[in-house]
Amino acid sequence: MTEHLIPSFVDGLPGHGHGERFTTINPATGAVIAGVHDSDQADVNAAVAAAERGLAVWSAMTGAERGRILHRAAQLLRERNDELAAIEVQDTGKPWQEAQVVDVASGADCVEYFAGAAATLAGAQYPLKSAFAYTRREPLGVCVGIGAWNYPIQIACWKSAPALAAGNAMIFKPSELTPMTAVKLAEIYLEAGVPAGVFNVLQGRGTTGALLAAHPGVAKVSVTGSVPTGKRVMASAAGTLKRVTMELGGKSPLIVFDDADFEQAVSAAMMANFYTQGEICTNGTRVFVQRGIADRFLARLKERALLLRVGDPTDPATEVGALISAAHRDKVLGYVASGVAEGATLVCGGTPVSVPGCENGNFVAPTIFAGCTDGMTIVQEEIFGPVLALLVFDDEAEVVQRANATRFGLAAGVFTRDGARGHRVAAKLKAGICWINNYNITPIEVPFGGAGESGIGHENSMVALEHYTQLKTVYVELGEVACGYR
Ligand SMILES: NC(=O)C1=CN([C@@H]2O[C@H](COP(=O)(O)OP(=O)(O)OC[C@H]3O[C@@H](n4cnc5c(N)ncnc54)[C@H](O)[C@@H]3O)[C@@H](O)[C@H]2O)C=CC1
Ligand SMILES: O=Cc1ccc(S(=O)(=O)O)cc1
Repeated sequence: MTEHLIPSFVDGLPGHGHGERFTTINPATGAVIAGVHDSDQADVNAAVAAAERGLAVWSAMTGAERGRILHRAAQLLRERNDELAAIEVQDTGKPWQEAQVVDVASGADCVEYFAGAAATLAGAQYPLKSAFAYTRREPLGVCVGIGAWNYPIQIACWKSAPALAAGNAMIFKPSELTPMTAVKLAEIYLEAGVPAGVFNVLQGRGTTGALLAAHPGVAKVSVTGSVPTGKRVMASAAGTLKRVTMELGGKSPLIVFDDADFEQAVSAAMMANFYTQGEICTNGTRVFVQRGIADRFLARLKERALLLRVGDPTDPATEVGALISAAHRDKVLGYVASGVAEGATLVCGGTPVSVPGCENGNFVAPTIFAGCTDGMTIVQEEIFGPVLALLVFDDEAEVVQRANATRFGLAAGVFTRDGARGHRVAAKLKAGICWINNYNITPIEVPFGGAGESGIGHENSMVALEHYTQLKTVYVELGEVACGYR
């Protein structure tokens, strides 16, 4: 029997890498989905060469021409929503009820947004004495995108759409744990009219990512991943002074003051910890609740967490799916054990769940810890699973200081009916994005990126488009060269 392989996609054609073979596994069943090959140095060189050829054609088009093609790609993504969402469920273990409405749709929103933005790229003009100057916003060249496994197609779109809109070519390396939908995106771009070589997918593990980040033909690397990976990528990229965008980890605070809309704040804490099994970088995993409402808040949180349906991700009723891998499940359960050992109170969850029909899946019950203190490992480290740590605070100055006591700085949330306090606290929090009276809302129009060790640069919005261009200044003399020499 011919083995099923998830291919790379270079120069408009599928084909597999020449490095080691590994497998991709369905997190909900433990079944092998397909084989995948690492891409080696020769594969990386070939992809860079293809991207350079694609770049020559693509960057010569006007923004409006590129935008028209990208609009078609967004439309194709929407038409294929359910097919792509089903692949994403199989690859990530996330619930169908999420994938069907978020993953592909948010990717399409992004492609559509940058399709519209492509024609708006422009420089500025500077009148001078007997001269003028103008700037051109030019593409960077061949850009590399490296993805994480939690939102595979969304991440591929968040990186490729602004890159392509600005006239760059891209080589995208999806996470080795979720290799499937990036190839579908490559097919869609091609079908929409993006020339061969402009968007390429190279499969592989971290070694392939490292080869891409170090390649001298690459102008920029944008990575979504953990902080240690981000640091390694920056070190590789420094060799040829590549631009970098880093979307990294977090341990974000969600602060609930006693005047907040109580039920809304509980809903936000649920969404900020249990959506996508807790595998979201911006999650508000440190839930600070003001003392006066803390007991009631915890009771309601527990009541609602116990109602969550953990189950087969393909079942439309399932609200909490499987963690990405057995190793990750064990890591999450290890954090639960450390929380207990360090004296936190396990309020609910914290155990593996056996799901009928998915007995080999990596399910963990939604977990709430109370009685947490700031120094505990579960309060300091990113767990990336369904584990909420509840912390009690007394006043505003104290909670701001405690919320900021982390080397991360990705996101934060504030719940209060006092508008002035909401803005005051948001201004003081170390975070790239801060939500007042909501959480984890990421419209394509607004910049998304982290502070501190959570990242460098931004995705989404017009800011991302600028990150994929470089300014060239052109000075135009209208008079004579002032030359005092004989
Ligand atoms: N800020 C953001 O937007 C997001 C951040 N994340 C973060 O990602 C992490 C979870 O995702 P993972 O895939 O486990 O992260 P990871 O850091 O293990 O891997 C991310 C990607 O980097 C690649 N990679 C690994 N080593 C590399 C190297 N030396 N050079 C180049 N590429 C390399 C991997 O193959 C993968 O494609 C969490 O820390 C999470 O917070 C996840 C989603 C969004
Ligand atoms: O991991 C980062 C991340 C993932 C998803 C979303 S959203 O659900 O599309 O808003 C935001 C950030």
